[in-house]
Amino acid sequence: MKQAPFIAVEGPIGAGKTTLASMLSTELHLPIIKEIVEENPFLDKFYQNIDEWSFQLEMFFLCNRYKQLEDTGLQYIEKAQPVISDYHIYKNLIFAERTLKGVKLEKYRQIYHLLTDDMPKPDIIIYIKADLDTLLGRIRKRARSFEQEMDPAYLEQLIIDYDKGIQFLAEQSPSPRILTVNGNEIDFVENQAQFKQIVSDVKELI
Ligand SMILES: Nc1ncnc2c1ncn2[C@@H]1O[C@H](COP(=O)(O)OP(=O)(O)OP(=O)(O)O)[C@@H](O)[C@H]1O
Ligand SMILES: Nc1nc(=O)c2ncn([C@H]3C[C@H](O)[C@@H](CO)O3)c2[nH]1
Repeated sequence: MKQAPFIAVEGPIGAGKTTLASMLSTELHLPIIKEIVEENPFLDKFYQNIDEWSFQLEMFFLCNRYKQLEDTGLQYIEKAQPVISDYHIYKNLIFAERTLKGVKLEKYRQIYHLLTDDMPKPDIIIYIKADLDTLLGRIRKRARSFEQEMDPAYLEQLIIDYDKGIQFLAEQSPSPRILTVNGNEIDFVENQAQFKQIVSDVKELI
């Protein structure tokens, strides 16, 4: 290893971020940072009425991820120890740009930049791309109750937003190394050879 990597796994809802990050954490003996889902008091309400609950939800995610990133910096990055996370902090902005409008979006942007601009950023991103049918299938299979009524148009838009967001990150300086995984065709859950190929691709980036 040249330098202790900070790896983030990203992709739209249900792409397999937590699954792949957990598998890589075990395989590569990396500590894992996972986003908080079950204790989120706004997700249920948000999916029932996005306009009404988006600001509370986005702020909740931002505050939680800020705290996790702060801890990650202290526990791993500053000690030059490798770590893998099932999200990139930039996902906050990807979602907020879609769910917020007007003054709230403007205020959110300012708070986002204030909190995160000077925080450590992942130097490796594993981007799982998948199309709408694949994601809807996985969301159905996972069966979280609050996600079952999700508007497919919202998810379809997020797929596009994610492509633009990852492209934006790729253009940053210093630019992260990005490994794109085809989540439609690569079944890293059931197919051991396909998972091993991802492991080998990740090792080349480290
Ligand atoms: N490549 C894959 N092949 C088959 N099943 C998969 C694959 N990736 C994920 N799954 C399944 O899809 C479901 C969603 O995966 P997971 O929870 O890891 O997604 P996520 O991207 O972390 O979701 P979220 O955006 O909600 O945090 C799980 O049931 C998982 O087992
Ligand atoms: N609006 C919004 N903003 C976020 O930053 C965000 N991060 C995750 N999610 C949703 C996707 C899954 O349903 C569920 C678990 O990932 O939470 C988000 N929703």
